[in-house]
Amino acid sequence: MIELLDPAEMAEADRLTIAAGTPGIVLMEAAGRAVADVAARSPLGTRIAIACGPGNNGGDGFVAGRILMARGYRLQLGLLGSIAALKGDAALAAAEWRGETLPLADLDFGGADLIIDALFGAGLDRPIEGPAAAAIAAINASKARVVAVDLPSGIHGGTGQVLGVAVRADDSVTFFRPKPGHVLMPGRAHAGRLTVADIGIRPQVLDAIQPRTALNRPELWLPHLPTPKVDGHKYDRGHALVVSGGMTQTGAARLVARAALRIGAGLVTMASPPDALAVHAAHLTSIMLKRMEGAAGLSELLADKRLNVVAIGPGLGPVDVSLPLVEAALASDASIVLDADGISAFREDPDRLFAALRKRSAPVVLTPHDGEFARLFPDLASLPGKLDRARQAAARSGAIVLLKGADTTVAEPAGRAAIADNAPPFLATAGSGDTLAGMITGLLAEGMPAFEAAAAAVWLHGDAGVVLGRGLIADDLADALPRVFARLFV
Ligand SMILES: NC(=O)C1=CN([C@@H]2O[C@H](COP(=O)(O)OP(=O)(O)OC[C@H]3O[C@@H](n4cnc5c(N)ncnc54)[C@H](OP(=O)(O)O)[C@@H]3O)[C@@H](O)[C@H]2O)[C@@H](O)CC1
Ligand SMILES: [K+]
Repeated sequence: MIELLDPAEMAEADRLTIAAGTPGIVLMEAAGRAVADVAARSPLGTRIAIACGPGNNGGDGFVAGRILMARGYRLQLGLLGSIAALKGDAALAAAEWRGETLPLADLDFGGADLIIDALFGAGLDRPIEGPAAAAIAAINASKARVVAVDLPSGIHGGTGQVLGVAVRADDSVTFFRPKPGHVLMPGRAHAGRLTVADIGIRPQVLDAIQPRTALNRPELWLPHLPTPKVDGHKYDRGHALVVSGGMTQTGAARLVARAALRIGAGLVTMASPPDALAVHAAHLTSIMLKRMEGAAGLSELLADKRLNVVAIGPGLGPVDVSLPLVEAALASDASIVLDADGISAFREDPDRLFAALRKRSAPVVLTPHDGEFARLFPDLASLPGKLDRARQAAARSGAIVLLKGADTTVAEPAGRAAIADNAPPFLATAGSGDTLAGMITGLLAEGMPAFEAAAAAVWLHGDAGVVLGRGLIADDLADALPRVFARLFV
């Protein structure tokens, strides 16, 4: 598992390492050397400019400068503030620097081939203004390759948000573990290629820190991915019910159903309003079809306890139709994936949803995009950073919250969260979300724990996008799953 450490957790990792006997300057030396190694992928003769800030991020810059100078690079180093004002390890690192220290404003960014951005890292705590902002504008205007130390300056390590202005880097070199700010947008776009360097912090410090955020990679959920037994039966792999909207909007529910079946549900049944039965009948093959007369009809279907998960929301229709149906689903014992119109149904009264969620024991996964999220959690929508938004929404609602985007974040009420970085831009296409809802549904049907099921579905959905690439449409995504699984289990 790849943990993501926010600035406070990373500071704790440093503190524990130093308390266990490794001096801070030793960590800083290793950090600066790692930066120098990435910079040195550019050949000798490269003109380097190093922009150092007033804290330890700047200290890493001084170390990198010393090492690169010793290797024969031509370089200039500029400092925001004065050497005399540096403290602690940064002061020690600056004392070893034998070159000239220019005022930051005197650095010739335009004449550099490579810029090392060591202005601010984990300690950035307010918007950047003044001379530092001017330096960042000059860095971004230059044609030089940019290597950021720890984080591109201006990106908040915990949220990925830009504080004022931010460096656009080609490479970022971070230490010990990636940070949420490297994965969350727009931080990921600013970070460029990420190198995670070992600077001598032992992974055992994580036992004390207990990080709650991870990169969404298979290691996170693969141990929970159900594997059909040789002597198993389709009834062992769950039975999902997908609730369809009316005659003119049945496609979304079919995308959900097909994805649920493809990913592994034993059986999938489409619950269809009477007027849509003929449309579904003309399309469905391996998916079963049942007639559903309104909310009462849905309750009747769900009296069959073998139906262990309900997917409801995609193409469900306006609130007068959708709200009673969702309430009928919430009153059942089945796990629920609540998406799209099913979420928007509660826009006038989100507390009504939260009250219903509190009464349930089976899990609910909410899968909003930003607009739907703002309908349920208007006060959380403006929080900086998707991670906090998803986490607080999960805590408030008691549901697993999957907040969609290029950096889809899944959070559970107890605080665990996973951020994905594998979705290609082609995945933002009509019906893509319906397929994702179906993938979660299928994994829940198979009995996968809800947080892991949501995280796995996000990754598999993203990888289906990678496999298909440009030209994909949502109809293809579920059918790409066999190839996705083949790649996963090579
Ligand atoms: N700890 C360790 O052992 C190791 C840490 N390492 C490195 O240390 C980095 C963290 O160092 P850090 O904590 O000193 O913070 P850093 O990012 O340099 O910035 C703080 C300085 O900036 C200032 N400042 C903040 N915002 C500002 C703004 N908007 N505009 C202007 N000023 C602003 C703030 O000033 P103040 O708030 O006091 O005015 C303070 O002086 C980390 O990213 C990694 O690179 C590695 O060497 C490995 C070992
Ligand atoms: K930086």
